[in-house]
Amino acid sequence: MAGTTALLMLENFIGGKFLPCSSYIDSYDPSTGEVYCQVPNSGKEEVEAAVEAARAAFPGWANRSPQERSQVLHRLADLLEQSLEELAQAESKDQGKTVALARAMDIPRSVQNFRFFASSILHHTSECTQMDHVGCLHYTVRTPVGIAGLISPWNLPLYLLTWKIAPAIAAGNTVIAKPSELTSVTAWMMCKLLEKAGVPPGVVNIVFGTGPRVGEALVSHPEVPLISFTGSQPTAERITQLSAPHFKKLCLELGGKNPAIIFEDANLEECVPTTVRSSFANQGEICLCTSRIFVQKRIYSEFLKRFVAATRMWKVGIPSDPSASMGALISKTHLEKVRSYIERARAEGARILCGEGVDTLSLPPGNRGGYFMLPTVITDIKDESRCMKEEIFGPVTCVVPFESEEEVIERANSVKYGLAATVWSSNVGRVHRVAKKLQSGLVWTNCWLIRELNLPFGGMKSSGIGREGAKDSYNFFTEIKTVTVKH
Ligand SMILES: NC(=O)C1=CN([C@@H]2O[C@H](COP(=O)(O)OP(=O)(O)OC[C@H]3O[C@@H](n4cnc5c(N)ncnc54)[C@H](O)[C@@H]3O)[C@@H](O)[C@H]2O)C=CC1
Ligand SMILES: N/C(=C\C=C\C(=O)O)C(=O)O
Repeated sequence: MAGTTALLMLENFIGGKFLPCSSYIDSYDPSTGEVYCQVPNSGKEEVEAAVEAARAAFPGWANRSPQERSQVLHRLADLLEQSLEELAQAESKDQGKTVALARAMDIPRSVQNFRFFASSILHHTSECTQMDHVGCLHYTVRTPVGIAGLISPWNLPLYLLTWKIAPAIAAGNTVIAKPSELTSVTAWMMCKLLEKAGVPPGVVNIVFGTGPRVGEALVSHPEVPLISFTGSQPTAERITQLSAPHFKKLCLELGGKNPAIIFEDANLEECVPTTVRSSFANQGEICLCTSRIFVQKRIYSEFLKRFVAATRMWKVGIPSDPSASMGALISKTHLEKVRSYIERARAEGARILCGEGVDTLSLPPGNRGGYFMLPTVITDIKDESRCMKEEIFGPVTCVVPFESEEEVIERANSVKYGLAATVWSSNVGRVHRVAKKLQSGLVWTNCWLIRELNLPFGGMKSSGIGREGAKDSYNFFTEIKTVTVKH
């Protein structure tokens, strides 16, 4: 329990005002396992109030010029940047990640999301075609859709929430956002900056609470015509079912079972540290993290030796430790789920080379109730194992050998997901050939997580539908109309 320290109490943000809720949910500090915050347990009533506020604000906001909206987004980015340290500390406490990662990645990227869409909204053009033989000119116009429902997960809380809010409001929509009930604090902190940034009341509304209660109320609301969701596949299925009767526009960014393919001509000096990072960054809790590593036979033993040694250097520590590469996992339930995959692999006869059950994790006494585990490398595992098929979403990765290019492409593609792959080779022709054949919305070659926000982001197969990015988010958050003028 939190002892005598007062709990942080969050409130919903609706129509420009912070409003209390009639009930609250406990929120835990993953690094101690103690309750430190109370999150509103919102439901239909709060969604109804948010819809009213968003509806009232829509005409005024939609009628502003892109330049005016852009200025507001820039001001919000500046204010977030001025609060960077405070936000990074809060994100780390709420999510379990290291402060260093929140400071270097989560909060700067949240700032960048607003700056990026503040700029990109100024540069869209529409199509026009002539039909001189019938005296007609055709062109397209785009208009904001209305009230956007935005649902985000717990792994990159402010980063992924702002990746949705920024393009939605830049395009002239008003929004109702629902962050994960596990990580609501930085969204609430951002609400405190909205008025100063010049965001009119009702343009951004945030309702906190659980998926089944407030999430479903939002998804089912007839006046919310589009839903942008990042999270798990089962939740995406539920959202699809609930929104089907209303024919809502959906953008679903889901999980992955991402392969790294390492050919014998890969530069291991770069490949090994990057693959450690791609497997274990943010405790492996990024949908883009590598969880199946295929290594060409000739370099398999060498790679494995170097990879395990580098993984052992990936320090797990309390989130404030500047030398730690990894903090705590999000929750006790999640930690148990991740561990259960390792147990299953062991029972199937796989070998655990380092990490859970092999090495010892030492933590300060105050953090022994936290949700920590060591990064774990598994080998001698079959492609059919659940560890090689299902998204674990934790610091666990499997390493297996392969012989040929054709074989590895088939094996990499043999899962239901298709989000992000990495390919390591110094043969340019092979890199292009393999990238083209992989069933994956994103392919990084000889690198990982270098993001170009202009280009489409999203997955194939069960990794989702739709794409996010400059043009893709603009298209999603607007309706298109074709106008024909007879002259
Ligand atoms: N970006 C990704 O790919 C993510 C994948 N996951 C995967 O999902 C697993 C479970 O994590 P969860 O937190 O349970 O993910 P989740 O998909 O349940 O949660 C994501 C968001 O959806 C909301 N939500 C949940 N049920 C809902 C419903 N019925 N209607 C509307 N909104 C709903 C949650 O409150 C949260 O804001 C993880 O272990 C991981 O494998 C989780 C988070 C992010
Ligand atoms: N969507 C996720 C990560 C996105 C990263 C990016 O846009 O750079 C996720 O982990 O769910």
